[in-house]
Amino acid sequence: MITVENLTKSFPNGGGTLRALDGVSMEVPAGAVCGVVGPSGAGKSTLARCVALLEKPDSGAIRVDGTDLLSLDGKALRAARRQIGVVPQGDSLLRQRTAAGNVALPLEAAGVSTPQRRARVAELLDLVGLTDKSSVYPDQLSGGQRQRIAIARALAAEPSVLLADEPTSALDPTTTDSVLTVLDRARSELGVTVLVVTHDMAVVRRIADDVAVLEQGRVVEHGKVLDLVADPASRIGTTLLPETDQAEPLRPTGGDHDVVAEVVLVGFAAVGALLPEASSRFGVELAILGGGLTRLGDTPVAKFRVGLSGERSEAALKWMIERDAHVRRAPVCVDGAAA
Ligand SMILES: Nc1ncnc2c1ncn2[C@@H]1O[C@H](COP(=O)(O)OP(=O)(O)OP(=O)(O)O)[C@@H](O)[C@H]1O
Repeated sequence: MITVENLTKSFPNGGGTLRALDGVSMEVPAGAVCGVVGPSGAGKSTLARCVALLEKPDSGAIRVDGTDLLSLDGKALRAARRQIGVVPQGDSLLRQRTAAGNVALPLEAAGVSTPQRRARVAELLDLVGLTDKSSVYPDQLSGGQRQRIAIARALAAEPSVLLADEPTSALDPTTTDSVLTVLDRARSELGVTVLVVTHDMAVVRRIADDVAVLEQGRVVEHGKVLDLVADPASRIGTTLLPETDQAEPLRPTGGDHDVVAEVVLVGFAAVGALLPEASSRFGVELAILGGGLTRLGDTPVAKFRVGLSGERSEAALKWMIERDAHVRRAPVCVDGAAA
């Protein structure tokens, strides 16, 4: 588990200072993947570098599995550093070493014996699906393969936390997928807590349990992805959901419909069954006016704009809400028109 409390970090900037982190607090539960997103210059890399102990914050606290990293020095600090695997931004492999040689580096530094080292490198190459590239040099690997080797190297010393800074930048979607599969495997098979800095919402969509949005050195949204998509006020939630369309504002009624609403459904049962069940149970006609389906990690999620027609439309909507559908209605003025 990673806990960051009220972290600040400034850099000299011209004559003055630039606050790269301005009171950042967030938490990543053990074994979760958290995506850190936000515009360029928001402080994402600075946050990751502080957690990786590559940058010293001005104030605040960083705890990994309960240990306060900023209070450590000497041997304890070196031990804490081993708990944190880092996949740096860009190409970071040593070109004169093979794929296996790169993965072995942290094990050599830790003085691990040759037989143990070989066994561990073989396991890691299996984990990232590159056993057949063990003797190949970085120049002969594709960008995605190099990134997977960098992930294997970061995992070599069995860290409890993995930090990856833009691990998929400049990769095509298929290659991105192979890198994300490996990060997901690190969490599911090794139980590693993963913090991924990214511009790419596909990363959040595919592997993030949690997300933190940084803007100008502050956390403006933070939480579980599946909670944020259910919250109409969440900008990141809205970005991750299908668009229900339309320049058209949401109105309480519209066209032939007695009720118009936007409905967010999370999970197999809700996505597959809730709308047809509501329609048949309450004898209402239910028209899909916009929206669609997506998948967040392994969870199907839908957002639809629906029109309900029939006397029991309100009852059908209430029944859906009771079954955890997240429903947004247009505000209604006293005369019944949209506000
Ligand atoms: N070593 C440094 N010296 C001076 N300024 C820095 C340093 N590192 C970062 N900054 C500044 O701090 C701010 C935050 O930078 P940071 O790299 O953390 O943002 P980011 O969100 O990761 O951006 P990007 O997505 O473009 O990588 C930026 O204005 C950047 O120029």
